[in-house]
Amino acid sequence: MDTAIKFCGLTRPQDIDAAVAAGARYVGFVFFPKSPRNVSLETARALALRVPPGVAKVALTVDADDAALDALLAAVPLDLLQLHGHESPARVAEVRARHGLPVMKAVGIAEAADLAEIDRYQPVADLLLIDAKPPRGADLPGGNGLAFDWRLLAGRKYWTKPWLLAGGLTPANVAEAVRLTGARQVDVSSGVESAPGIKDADRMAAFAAALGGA
Ligand SMILES: O=C(O)c1ccccc1NCC(=O)[C@H](O)[C@H](O)COP(=O)(O)O
Repeated sequence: MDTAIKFCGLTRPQDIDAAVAAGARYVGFVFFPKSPRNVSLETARALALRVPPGVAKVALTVDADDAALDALLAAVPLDLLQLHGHESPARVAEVRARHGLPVMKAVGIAEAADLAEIDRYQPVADLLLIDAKPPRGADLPGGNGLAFDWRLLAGRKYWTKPWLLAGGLTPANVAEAVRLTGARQVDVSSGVESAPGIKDADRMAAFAAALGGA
């Protein structure tokens, strides 16, 4: 079975084209002002309209309130909301019910004890993004190019919700990450960039090729 790819933090039309050419299943737009990948609603709308059917358009937000989500959904055609902050399970359920889109909750992993977070969110999220926990004091809650110990996920086949592996993935390591974790879906941002916020089409193609894709 093919490994599905989410390219996150796309900022330019050519990034969409490169993601689609590489066989992306998802493309992600970051709405977090401190991020080098942050996009305005206007830019995100233009990018989203360029995405062909069959590729899911994901909005990544961090502890966004309902007013911000209302504005986002009014402006940008989207398929999925990714919650990448400290949203509680109750807030995930609320966002899902109020805004009518499937929700992916990011969970940060640094050690075995963190895996319990996955169990907390499974009942309420449609998908889970299992990412590296950001270092203490980091400016960004994700997109830091850091991997966690993938062996923590080895043999864990009991999760009931679809999940994506994220954190420090690159063309050079993604095949090994998939082998160790059994991930069927992966998410990458900085590992396919030439500079923060600037995606590199060759690296995106190499990432897909490393998984046996386009
Ligand atoms: O990418 C960002 O700038 C970002 C900002 C704020 C919250 C989350 C962010 N990224 C989350 C993602 O979905 C990344 O793709 C994921 O953390 C993996 O990033 P990387 O290790 O750079 O591949």
